[in-house]
Amino acid sequence: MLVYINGKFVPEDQATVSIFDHGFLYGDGVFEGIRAYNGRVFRLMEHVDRLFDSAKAIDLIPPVTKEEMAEIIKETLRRNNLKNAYIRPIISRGVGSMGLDPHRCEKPTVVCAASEWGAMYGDLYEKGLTAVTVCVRRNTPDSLPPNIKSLNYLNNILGKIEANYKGGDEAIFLDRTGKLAEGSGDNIYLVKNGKLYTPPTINNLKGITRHVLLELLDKLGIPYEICELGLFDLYTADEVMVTGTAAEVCAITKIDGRVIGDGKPGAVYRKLVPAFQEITQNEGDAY
Ligand SMILES: Cc1ncc(COP(=O)(O)O)c(CNc2cccc(C(=O)O)c2)c1O
Repeated sequence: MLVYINGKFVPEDQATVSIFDHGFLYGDGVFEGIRAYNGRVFRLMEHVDRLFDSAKAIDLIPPVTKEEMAEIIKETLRRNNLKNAYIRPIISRGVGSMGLDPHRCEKPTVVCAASEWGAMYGDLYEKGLTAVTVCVRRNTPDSLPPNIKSLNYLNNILGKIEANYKGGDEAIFLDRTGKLAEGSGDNIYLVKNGKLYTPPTINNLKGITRHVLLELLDKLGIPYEICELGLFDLYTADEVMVTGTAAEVCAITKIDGRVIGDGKPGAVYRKLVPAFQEITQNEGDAY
């Protein structure tokens, strides 16, 4: 695989960054997770916009324009002859002497890697995921805003570790006030009496797949509401599902031992999945 690093494409076994890169030393940087389907990058500019918003939020000025970043992503796919792929663009603070101050770094590092990626949860799309709520709380908006897709994913990973030990396929985060936030790497939704509910994005990532799902709900005439939700809403839901670029759209059929609805992926989910597949298979920037 060829990897883009600071203006050059190098073979993956030579794809290295300095240990003095503050992305490595302190997690000081931002990234995106993007998919290409059938030779088209899905919602490319939405992802690039969010990458640059994340950079802005940490006062990091990317050394490339948005258009240049989009072209790097497409060129990475072309060089690796990938038609269906997961793409990982990263912009870190760059190399600098040890010490937190970003002023120590002269120039941000830009990386882009891509690889074949199929269905993240395999046959669980049919059966539904088993999820557990975790004690780890999602980052608060006044500490490390969950809207920043930063290289600081330890909050998410701690949740994942807890879910692994508890036997969950996915972790469900609450925030500091006990309100529903999201999964470890995906946004979360519940359905009750034919209406879908999802939390506002103050305590979760502004998911691009979430945005696509809300568009599809409008198109399919399925009512939805963005509102604060809690454990009770989760446990008593008729359906629960998660979305993400990696996860796509996946039902959750058991949470903390409670069977959700009848224990099978529900009617709203079964309407959304084909609609999501249709849009991902036919929309996007060709490269
Ligand atoms: C915390 C979080 N919340 C929601 C999403 C979904 O956002 P999008 O619909 O824009 O993709 C994400 C993104 N999902 C994500 C990011 C990085 C890695 C992995 C992984 O599972 O390996 C998953 C995420 O990391």
